[in-house]
Amino acid sequence: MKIAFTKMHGIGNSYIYLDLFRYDYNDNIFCELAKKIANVHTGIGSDGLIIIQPSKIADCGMRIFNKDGTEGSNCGNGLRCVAKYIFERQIVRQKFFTIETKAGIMYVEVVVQDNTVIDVIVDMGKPLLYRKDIPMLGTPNKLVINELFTVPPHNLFLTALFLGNPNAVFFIDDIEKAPLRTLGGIIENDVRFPNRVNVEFVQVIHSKALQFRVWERGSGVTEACGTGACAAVVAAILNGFCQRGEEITVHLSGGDLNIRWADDDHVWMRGPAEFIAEGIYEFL
Ligand SMILES: N[C@H](CCC[C@H](N)C(=O)O)C(=O)O
Repeated sequence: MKIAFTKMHGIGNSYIYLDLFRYDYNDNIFCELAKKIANVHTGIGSDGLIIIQPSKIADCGMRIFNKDGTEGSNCGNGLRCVAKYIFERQIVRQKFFTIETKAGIMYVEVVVQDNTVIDVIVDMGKPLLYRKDIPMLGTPNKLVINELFTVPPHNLFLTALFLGNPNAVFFIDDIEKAPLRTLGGIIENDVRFPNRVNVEFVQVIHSKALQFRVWERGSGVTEACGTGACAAVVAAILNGFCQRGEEITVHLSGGDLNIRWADDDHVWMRGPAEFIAEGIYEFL
């Protein structure tokens, strides 16, 4: 079967995008397709698959599938790419619009220069801080801030929250020593997280700058994670490292995002999105 695709990235977090405004593909292929297309040796190579589709309640809908075929509920870098795609392809004509995700409706603004989207600003919604909402085992209505989290023989300190997806944030002194590949998969699949978790290691540079590395649920190490970077900013504020209402720059492996947790509880993210390639994939 031939699949028309577009590959895009947001600061190095790359996905294969399918445009369901133009083409009709059956829902039941997405999981298998994500696994195959994301493989760098036998597919195209990406962190997963994103579906751009019509929505009944928003200007557009988005679904995200990780490299292992599991579905996430939101994708920060994906939202910026979808916004660029639908604006530049004239699926929407206005600069403010909405995108439906499994985590709710996101409000988006595109920053345009010479008909090109150079940046996208997204209202990522409100973080959910209770254990039951992350979800994480333990007392349902308690927060998880700087809590001892043992992964033998390591004693780590965890701040966890849901922001579009479940996130586990660990502050460390030296980002170069982040135990991403050694502990990422172990923490992702830890029984304390019934829906698994995205794992973020964060070094505080100063009150307005963070260094960030991620192990994504379902995809492993990636260059960037938008929802994870937003979660890192919320976690940094909950721990007193940064301030609510301030714009904080998060340095990810693939580039920077500017993020602000506003007084009305909404988290705002600003960053770029890029086209890489378009073509036909042979799905066997
Ligand atoms: N890369 C994404 C998140 C993908 C979601 C996924 N890893 C999950 O939680 O299932 C981002 O930019 O927000």
